[in-house]
Parts: sequence; structure tokens; C-alpha cells
Amino acid sequence: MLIERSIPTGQVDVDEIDQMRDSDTLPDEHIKTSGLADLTDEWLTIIGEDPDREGLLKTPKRVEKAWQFITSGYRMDLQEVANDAVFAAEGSEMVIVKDIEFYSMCEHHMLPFFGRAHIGYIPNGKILGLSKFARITDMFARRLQVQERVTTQIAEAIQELLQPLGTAVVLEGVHLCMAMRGVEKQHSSTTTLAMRGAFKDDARTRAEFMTAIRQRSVTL
Ligand SMILES: Nc1nc2c(ncn2[C@@H]2O[C@H](COP(=O)(O)OP(=O)(O)OP(=O)(O)O)[C@@H](O)[C@H]2O)c(=O)[nH]1
Ligand SMILES: [Zn+2]
Repeated sequence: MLIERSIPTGQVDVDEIDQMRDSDTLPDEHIKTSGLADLTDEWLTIIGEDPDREGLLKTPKRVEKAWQFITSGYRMDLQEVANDAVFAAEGSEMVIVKDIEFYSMCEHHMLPFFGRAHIGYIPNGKILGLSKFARITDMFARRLQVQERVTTQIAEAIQELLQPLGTAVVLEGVHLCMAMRGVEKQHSSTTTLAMRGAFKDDARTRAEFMTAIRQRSVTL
């Protein structure tokens, strides 16, 4: 199979993304290049490196592969990601999926920010397959982003898929552009929230969610 390397046009399905995760194992003939490798070659020269030295010979290709994956969210579609895993269900008790790790790239410096996402919703006749909360998080994180936008995009996506009584999304992130450069604050973290429906209107519902996400997770 040919993995398209152009960034970020076209659409990609979930299985293709899973394959991209392992794309370092794909032989180069399966890679249709996007020009990012050539740009990386130039970049290496600009920063004072020698792109022809042994350790850097394969770097442009590696960078291209890495960025294909890091920005794969642009080419994903919400309905495809959900893959019809929306099920009819009785009841309207809160569901929370927490500690979903995410990795994204800040749009200002193109440096990583990463952390954990916590998602809650109150069903209104429909529930969503649990893994899809992680897939939706990845879909919006794997782009150039600000943390606030990832947070609201996840909330809007869940609202759109399920029309629940409410959706709550909290992201806790560490930004390398604040840690390894700039203000150089290695211990600060950023929390962003998006509250919809009952989580926005009812302080007790919101408090229940906020308390639950602070409790220790079950670990295997
Ligand atoms: N709101 C928000 N800001 C972000 C995010 N990621 C990075 N930033 C900020 O984007 C801002 C860009 O500020 P500028 O002054 O244009 O850029 P800069 O001179 O590199 O800023 P410093 O990081 O302060 O050195 C910085 O304050 C970053 O901390 C994010 O996800 N959300
Ligand atoms: Zn930044």
C-alpha cells in the first residue's frame, strides 16, 4: 500500500493511521514523498549542520515520516473515526474517560505540547465506544494547535456525534515552547476546559466531573 506523504490534503482512514504509527517499518518505496524531506535537508544546512554527514543522511526522510504522523489529524473525518460505534442505550448517568494521553504541536513555535485529556458526557439515548474518545482526542491533537482549540473541538465533536445532555472536556498540558526556550518554566502546566449543556449550566454536575477526574486512575 502507498502511504500518501502530502501534508495535509486528502483523507485518511483509521486503519491507515494505525499503519502510519508503524510507518518506520515501511520500506521507502511505499512512501510517496511530499517535499518535506528536501526542506529538512535545507533546514539542516541553515542551522549550520552538514546534511551529508553519516548520522544525518536518513534524517530528512525520518522527519518527513514523523510529520506525516504528527499531522495525520488533518486528514481524518469524525464520522470515520467514530466508525458507527454509536450505540443506543437507556439511562443518563455520567460517563467519564480520563487520563487519555495526547501529543500535539503548538502552532506558534511548532514545538510539542502534551499531557492528558479527560472527557465526560451525560448520555441522551446514545453512547459512544470508549476507544473513540481517545481516537477523537488524537484526531484534533495531531495538528498544529493551541490547547484551547483542541479542547473545544473535542467537546463539539462529542456533542455532534451523541447530542448528549452535556459534555465536559479538560486538558492538562505541558508546552515545550515554555519549558525548553522562551520563559523556560519547566514546572508550569496549562489546564483548559470546555463545558457544554449540563456541565455548563449545573455547578453540581460540573463539580462531580471535576472531582472524578482528580481521583487516582485504575492501573493495570
Ligand atoms: N493560548 C495559548 N498560547 C500558546 C499555546 N501554545 C503556545 N502559546 C503561546 O503563544 C505565545 C506566542 O507569543 P509571541 O510573543 O508571539 O511569541 P514569542 O516571542 O516566541 O513568545 P515567548 O514564548 O514568550 O518567548 C506564547 O505566549 C506561547 O506561550 C496554546 O496552546 N495556547
Ligand atoms: Zn509554542
